[in-house]
Amino acid sequence: MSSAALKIQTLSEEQTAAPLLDPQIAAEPELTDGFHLVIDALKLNGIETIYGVPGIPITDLGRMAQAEGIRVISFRHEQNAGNAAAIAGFLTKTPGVCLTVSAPGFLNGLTALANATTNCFPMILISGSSEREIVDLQQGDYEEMDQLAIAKPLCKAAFRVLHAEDIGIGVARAIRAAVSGRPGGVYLDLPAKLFSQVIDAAKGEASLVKVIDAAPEQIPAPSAVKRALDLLKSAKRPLIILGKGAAYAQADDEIRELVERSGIPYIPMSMAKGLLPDTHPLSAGAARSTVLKDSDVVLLLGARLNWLLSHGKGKQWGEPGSKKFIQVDIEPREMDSNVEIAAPLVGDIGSVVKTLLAGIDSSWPGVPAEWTSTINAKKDANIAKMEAKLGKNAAPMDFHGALGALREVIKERPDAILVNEGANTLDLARGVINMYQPRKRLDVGTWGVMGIGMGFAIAAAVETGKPVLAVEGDSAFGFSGMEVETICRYNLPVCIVIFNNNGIYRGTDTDPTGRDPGTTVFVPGARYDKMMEAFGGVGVNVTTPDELKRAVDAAMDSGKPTLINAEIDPEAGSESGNIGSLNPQSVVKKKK
Ligand SMILES: CC(C)(COP(=O)(O)OP(=O)(O)OC[C@H]1O[C@@H](n2cnc3c(N)ncnc32)[C@H](O)[C@@H]1OP(=O)(O)O)[C@@H](O)C(=O)NCCC(=O)NCCSC=O
Repeated sequence: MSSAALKIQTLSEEQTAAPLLDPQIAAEPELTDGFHLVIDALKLNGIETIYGVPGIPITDLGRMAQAEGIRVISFRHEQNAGNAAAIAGFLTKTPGVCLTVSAPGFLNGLTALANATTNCFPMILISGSSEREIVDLQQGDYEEMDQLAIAKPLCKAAFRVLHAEDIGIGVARAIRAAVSGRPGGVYLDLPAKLFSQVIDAAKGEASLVKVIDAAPEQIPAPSAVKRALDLLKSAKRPLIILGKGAAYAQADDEIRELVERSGIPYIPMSMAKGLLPDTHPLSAGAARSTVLKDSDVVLLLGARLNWLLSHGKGKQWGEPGSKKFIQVDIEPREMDSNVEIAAPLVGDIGSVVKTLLAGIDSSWPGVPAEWTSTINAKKDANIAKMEAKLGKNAAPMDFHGALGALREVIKERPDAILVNEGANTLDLARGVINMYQPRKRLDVGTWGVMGIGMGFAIAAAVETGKPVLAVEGDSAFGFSGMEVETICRYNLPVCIVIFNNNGIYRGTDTDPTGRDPGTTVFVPGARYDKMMEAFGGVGVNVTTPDELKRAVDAAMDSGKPTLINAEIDPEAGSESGNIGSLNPQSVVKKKK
C-alpha cells in the first residue's frame, strides 16, 4: 500500500469524541497531502536517497521521507548536498535529489545544479519556496524570491507545481528531463502551501506517474556509422579519447571490446580513467601530447572538445587540417561546436559502440605498428621520468612523494573510490594515481570547480558502500570542510587526505605592504586533523610518505571516518597547477 493511503483524517471535535467504529467516521474518505504525494512520487520512481539541508518549508518533508524509508542525508550546507546529489546521479544513472529551503538555501544549491548541468550529471534540485501570491506582488514574504526564473538559465529544465494533484506529473517531468538525452540538472519548485494541500487519497494515488524508460536508447543512423567506420579504417594514426560521458554510459564491456578489438590507442579524460585500467597496453595517457599532436583520426567517445582539449585546435593538435574527428555524443548540437566533425555519431554511447563493434570484423585493417611503437617509446620515457620523482621518503614531503604512497593504496584496493580536487593536488594526482575500474575517480570535472570534495565523497560512500579516499588540496577542502561532521554523523568509510602546504598553489606568498597575510596563504602549520577529532573521527598528522601510507591503510581497512593532515613543503607547488597558462597576469608595472 502506498504511503498516501493511510494518512490524514480531518476529524471534528464531536467526531473525535465519538466511538471508534462510528459509521460516520468509517465513511470519511481517506485523505493525503502534498508532503506525502511528493514522497510517493519519488519512491514510485526509484528514488532511494535524498541529500539536503532541513529548514522552512521542507523540514517535515525530510522527516516524513525518512519515516517512509527514503534515506535522507542531512548536510551542513546546500552546495555540498547538491554536489552529492549530482555525483549520485553520475554513479547511478538515476537523478540524484537535493532538497533545500527557499531563497538562500535554494541559491546555495544552485551552484551544484549548474555544475551538474555543465557536467551532464542527472540531478533534481527540489526547493521549497514562498507564497506565489506574495512573491509575485513583491510584498516581502519570508525568503521571497522568484526561484523558478532564477533557476531556468542554469539548468536543463525548471518546473513549478502549484496543485497537489500535479505533483505526480511534476516529479515525472523532472525525472525524465534529468536523465533523457544529454543528462543534466533540473529544478523543481514546490511552494510551501503545496505541502499542506489536502486531497482525496485515491485521487492522489491515481495522479502519480511512473516514468517508463526514462532514458530511451538512441540508435545511430546506419549511414552515420558507415561514415565513421570508413574514416577509422583509413587512419594511419588513430586515437580514441574516452570522456566522462563514456564512463556515465555504463557500457564498460563494450567500450573495452571496442578498444581491444580495434587495437586503437586511447587516452582517458580525468573521470574516464579506469574505464580500462590505466596500466592497459593501449593506454596512451602517458603520451598525451604526442597522441594529440600526431594522430590523424580521433574518435571522441563521450568527450567534448572544450578547454580541457584545447577546443580541438591550436599547437597541441599539430598542423592545422592534420586531423579528422569522429564524435559520439547524444546531443546533436555538440557536433561542430569548435571544429568540423567529419563523422558525427549521434546516439547513446552503449548503442553507438555496439554498432561500431559490429563493423570491426576480420577485415579490420589494424593499427600500423609504427604508430604504436612511437606511442610506447614516449610512454616509457614519461613513465620513467615520473618514477624517478616518486618514492622519495623525505620530510617535508613534496607532491610526488606523497602521491607515490597514495598510488599504492589504490593499486591495492582498486574498487575504492578516489575523490580528488585542488590545483597541484589535482593535476599531479591525475597522472600519478592509476585507476583500474570504471567510475572510481570523481573530480572537479568540466568547470574545474573547487568544493565538490566532501559532497562527492559522502555520496560515493552512500551510493556504493565502497571505501572512499578523498585527496584534497588544503584550499579545496575549505569549501566543504564542515561536512566532516556529516561524515562522522553517518559513520561513513571516508578517508580524507589534506595536502597541506599552507596555501593556494604554495604557502609562501606575502603582502608587499607587510600589513596582511599574502592573498594565497593560510595559517601556517594548520592541523586539519583536529577538525575530524572534534566530531569523534580519527585524526592523524603525517610528515613522510611512509607515515601517510600507514595512516591511509589503517583508515581504509577500518572504514572509520579519518582525516589525515599531510604536511607538504610550503615551497612545493606551482601557480594554478599545470593550467597556469589560463591565468592572466599583468605586464604593466604600477607607477610609484
Ligand atoms: C587540461 C588537461 C586535460 C590536460 O593537462 P595536461 O597537463 O596536458 O595532461 P595530463 O594528462 O595532466 O598529463 C601531463 C603530462 O603527464 C604525462 N602523463 C600522464 N599520465 C602519466 C603517467 N601515468 N606516467 C607518466 N606520465 C604521465 C602526460 O603524457 C603529459 O606529458 P606529455 O605527454 O609529455 O605532455 C588537464 O590538465 C586537466 O584535466 N586539467 C584540469 C585542471 C583543473 O580543472 N584544475 C582546477 C583548477 S584549480 C584552480 O587553480
